[in-house]
Amino acid sequence: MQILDGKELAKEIRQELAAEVEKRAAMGKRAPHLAAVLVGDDPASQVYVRNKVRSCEKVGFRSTLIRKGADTTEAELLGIVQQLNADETVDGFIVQLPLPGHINEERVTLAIDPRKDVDGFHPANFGRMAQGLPCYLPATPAGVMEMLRRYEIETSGKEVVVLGRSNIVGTPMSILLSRKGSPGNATVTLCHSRTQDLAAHTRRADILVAAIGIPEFVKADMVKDGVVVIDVGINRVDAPGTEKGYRLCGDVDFESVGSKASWITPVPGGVGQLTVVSLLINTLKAANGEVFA
Ligand SMILES: NC(=O)C1=CN([C@@H]2O[C@H](COP(=O)(O)OP(=O)(O)OC[C@H]3O[C@@H](n4cnc5c(N)ncnc54)[C@H](OP(=O)(O)O)[C@@H]3O)[C@@H](O)[C@H]2O)C=CC1
Ligand SMILES: Nc1nc(=O)c2c([nH]1)NC[C@@H]1CN(c3ccc(C(=O)N[C@@H](CCC(=O)O)C(=O)O)cc3)C=[N+]21
Repeated sequence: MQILDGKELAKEIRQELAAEVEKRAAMGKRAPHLAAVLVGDDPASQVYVRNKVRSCEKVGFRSTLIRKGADTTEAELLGIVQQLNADETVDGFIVQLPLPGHINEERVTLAIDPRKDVDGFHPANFGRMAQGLPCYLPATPAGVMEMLRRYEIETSGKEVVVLGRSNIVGTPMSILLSRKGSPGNATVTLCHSRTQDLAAHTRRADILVAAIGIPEFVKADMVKDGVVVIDVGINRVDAPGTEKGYRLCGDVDFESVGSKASWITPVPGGVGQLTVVSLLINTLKAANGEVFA
């Protein structure tokens, strides 16, 4: 079993991004600027947003964090989105999900100017992705594609099974891997909670992508020998006696599945690391005006 090391790869990509920032500076261009809006006090979201801000610092990007209380109204949030849309010093921004229950996530996503939608969640970007046009790719699937590319994992003609069909992970993942290109050209099966005999599908997978949000759901008897495992899940499970009181685990039982796998991503230190750098890659593209000319 070999590890797909997200942490190491993220470091490598950050160095490349830092070099791009230098290049821009030499041409008299300012640092790329990412803004993030965090509403409420979801503990996991706080960690993710902090990681994004920290990553910006590491590569020399400018970042702005806008924190709002859980009682923020939808109208207020839409006002912030409009301000960020209009702010020429901001190249791209994200509104961290999930939002508090009284705010309609769809309405907020639709309000973001697609040219600044570095999450790639706006239907304009999603549609362009599906058609293979220039777009901001959603960060997590983009990170997985980058990982497959850099580790030279062959996907062409392979059986890929994706678990989970969310708009931000499973569905775009299935589209990107089935599209023409490298990585790509795979034969993709998309499974979800209504799938019958899930294990019959997963056992056929050459590459298994798990994004369902159930701790250690995928067990050794559900995969074949030599499978490549991309574990997108990030789950907090109670761990009494530890400093934090919880530990992180993926949607895959790392120990048992790892012993059958050829390659596997750890959690943490896997896909999550690349999600953050993919957001930076999109922000650089936004600053360079590469996507929407
Ligand atoms: N590493 C990273 O950067 C990121 C990690 N994540 C993590 O990935 C996981 C998935 O998140 P997200 O994509 O938002 O997913 P959602 O929570 O939005 O959706 C879960 C998906 O899994 C499916 N599902 C649920 N139970 C089962 C089951 N028993 N068998 C088969 N399919 C099932 C659901 O099916 P149905 O549609 O039928 O309900 C749904 O499509 C979470 O752990 C999340 O924390 C998320 C984003 C980024
Ligand atoms: N608008 C929006 N955009 C997102 O991109 C978005 C979102 N909302 N909501 C939630 C998911 C999840 N997500 C992660 C970000 C960082 C890590 C990350 O840094 N993970 C580290 C450590 C995590 C930890 O220590 O808790 C790792 O896996 O090694 C993971 C997951 C972005 N998401």
